[in-house]
Amino acid sequence: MTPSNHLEQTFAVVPAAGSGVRMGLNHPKQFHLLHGKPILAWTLERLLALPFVHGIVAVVPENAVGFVAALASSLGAGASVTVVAGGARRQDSVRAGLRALPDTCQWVVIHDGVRPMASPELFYRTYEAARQSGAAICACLAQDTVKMADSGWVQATVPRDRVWLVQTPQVFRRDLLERAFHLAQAFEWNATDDASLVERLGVRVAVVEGEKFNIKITTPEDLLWASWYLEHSPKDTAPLGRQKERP
Ligand SMILES: Nc1ccn([C@@H]2O[C@H](COP(=O)(O)OP(=O)(O)OP(=O)(O)O)[C@@H](O)[C@H]2O)c(=O)n1
Ligand SMILES: C[C@](O)(CO)[C@H](O)COP(=O)(O)O
Repeated sequence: MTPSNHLEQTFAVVPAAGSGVRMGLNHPKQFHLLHGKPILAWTLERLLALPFVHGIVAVVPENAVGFVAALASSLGAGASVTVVAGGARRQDSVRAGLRALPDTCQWVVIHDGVRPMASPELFYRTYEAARQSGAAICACLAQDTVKMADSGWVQATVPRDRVWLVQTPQVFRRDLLERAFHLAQAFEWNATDDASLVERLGVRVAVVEGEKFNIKITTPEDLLWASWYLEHSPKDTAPLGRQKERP
């Protein structure tokens, strides 16, 4: 690690403390095995291979902290991954992750623990956009016709050329993110993603192109896609990739 990296360190916060109700398994979906490896391990490997990420805070259910610490060690990343307990909402878990960041961290990559298929290019693209503007997300433009409906009846057709389906990674300057989460706590803002809170500060959030395969594994059908993709996608995420030279 070079001295300049000490000045501009980037950490990833990985919310993985959900219970996976929509998946309907008897264990949290982030620990479900795909090709013999927990989904969360696939995701951590992607992040560990990014040269610009200096460390990871994994936020997990309280009773899984020890298990995930051991999992990180088994990936050869025990020293790079800090494991903390999450909260009731995703937002609470991210907040717990932010509290565990070291003082040296200035940029934060937030990535769902159950999005194991994000490519390195997607992380770079989102990170680069954030470094320009302070905040960036990735998203896919809606391809189907978009309608609003209520009680089984169409209410309106929404012009889809401005409808973006948002994913993670989402990348932020740490101070912006902390201010957003501080105000969210003070004013009881609820949000399904992190950028929504930063937007409420009046900060402009850049959008870069997401990836169709970067799904959030949510329901049992998603496991089929993920299983196929993880078997067939390029093996470019060596767990010890962190040892590569950083930019
Ligand atoms: N209290 C929570 C809820 C969610 N998450 C994490 O946020 C990501 C996206 O959430 P989601 O897919 O909704 O996961 P779950 O909350 O587990 O799913 P469900 O809503 O079906 O229970 C997941 O990695 C999940 O573990 C979290 O860290 N803490
Ligand atoms: C952050 C997110 O993955 C962006 O699409 C999504 O909003 C998480 O939502 P969930 O309700 O926690 O699944």
